[in-house]
Amino acid sequence: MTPLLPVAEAQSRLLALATPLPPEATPLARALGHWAGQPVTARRTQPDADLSAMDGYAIRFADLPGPWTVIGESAAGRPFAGTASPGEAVRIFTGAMLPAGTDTVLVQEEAQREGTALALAGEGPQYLRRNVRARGLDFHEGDVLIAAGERITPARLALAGVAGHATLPVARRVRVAVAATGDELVPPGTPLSPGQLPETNRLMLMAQLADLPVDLIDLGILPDDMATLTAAFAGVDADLLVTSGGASVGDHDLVRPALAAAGAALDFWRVALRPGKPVMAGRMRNTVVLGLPGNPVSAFVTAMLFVRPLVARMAGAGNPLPVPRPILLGAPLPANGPRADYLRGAIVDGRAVAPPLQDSAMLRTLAAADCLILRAPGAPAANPGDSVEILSIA
Ligand SMILES: Nc1nc2c(c(=O)[nH]1)N[C@H]1C(S)=C(S)[C@@H](COP(=O)(O)OP(=O)(O)OC[C@H]3O[C@@H](n4cnc5c(N)ncnc54)[C@H](O)[C@@H]3O)O[C@H]1N2
Ligand code: MOO
Repeated sequence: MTPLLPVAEAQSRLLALATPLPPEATPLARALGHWAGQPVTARRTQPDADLSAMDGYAIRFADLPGPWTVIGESAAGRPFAGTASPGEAVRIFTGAMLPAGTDTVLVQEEAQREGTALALAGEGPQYLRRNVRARGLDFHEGDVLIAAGERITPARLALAGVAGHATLPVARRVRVAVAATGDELVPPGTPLSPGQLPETNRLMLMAQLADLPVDLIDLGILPDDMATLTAAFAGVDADLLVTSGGASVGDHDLVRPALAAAGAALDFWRVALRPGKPVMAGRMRNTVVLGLPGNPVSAFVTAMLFVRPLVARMAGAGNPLPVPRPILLGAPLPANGPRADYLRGAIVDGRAVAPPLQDSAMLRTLAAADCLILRAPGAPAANPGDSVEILSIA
């Protein structure tokens, strides 16, 4: 049997199987959560003129402490057409263009106005260009605002819009086919015969992908039968096929041979990981295939470590792997064995704590967890106050 692959090596081999989908011009409103496939460059300068940051009066700083004569108004979208001379002020509103001849804004709370007569009624602006947003304060035309491989967030959508874009270069949604395998599995809520079990991995996996740009293809629950599995896998039309169950070494663990019979070439099987050891990955023509273990916690962890990063890479992510963060331990941990361990942990008073019972079939423990606590292969016993790394569970 092949030796177990280290997690990081399995992840890099998996990502190497993916061909990122080509970017397509996609309307801004549909680009959220996708990744930029090309750099996004500003088509305009923002702001494109000096603007007022406050409601008040545009003045010349040199004219302080006034008084002034108000000669007109500049509102957002309706600039003042003239030029202010010494001693003149222009009524101005937030976001309006600073009139020619003015350089500073006096806020209206510090001004007193009678008809066209304006006087200082407070401290007034303390320096030249006070309350002015300079042309180009945010960015200049030609600046790269979003790098290729960066995620499109709500703020980046707005940034692209203000930079003059109506579309963003992002990949289409990744088509992900999902299948559960196992003769014992029936849909949740079905009355159970002895030995049957509600099927939950597809549901959980699809929910784990819900924030990613995917189109899900539900292949349902497949029986542990070579011919059925092979036909189902061979007929898949998707960028990625994810299976759960049947990944191990038992007589009814048929996913590996069925994938091979359907034309898939496996790249790896079995990773030095707990839970999730029997995970497998390969390619079947244009489809990357990922076989997750059936134990629900193993399926969850391998979805975090393999499925999500793979989808993100296909969608153009520059850094698709989850990034652990350091935290202090709140309770001791035993020495780890030869597989990287991802313990289900809670964060209590800002510190990570793992319950001692960590069976990979226990959904209740998983559901109560805030994080996975990473334990490197062979890590020695750890004590409260030691630093460990965690991955947050959303
Ligand atoms: N002799 C060995 N036995 C096992 C090994 C091994 O190395 N040698 N590995 C163990 C490890 S580690 C894991 S993980 C499991 C996973 O194996 P499979 O992928 O073949 O999983 P199944 O046998 O199909 O199922 C395991 C367990 O999970 C339940 N299950 C499966 N699918 C679902 C689903 N969609 N929803 C809910 N529950 C599901 C299934 O009923 C089983 O109880 O193998 C160990 N064995
Ligand atoms: O790797 Mo298995 O996932 O320990 O249960």
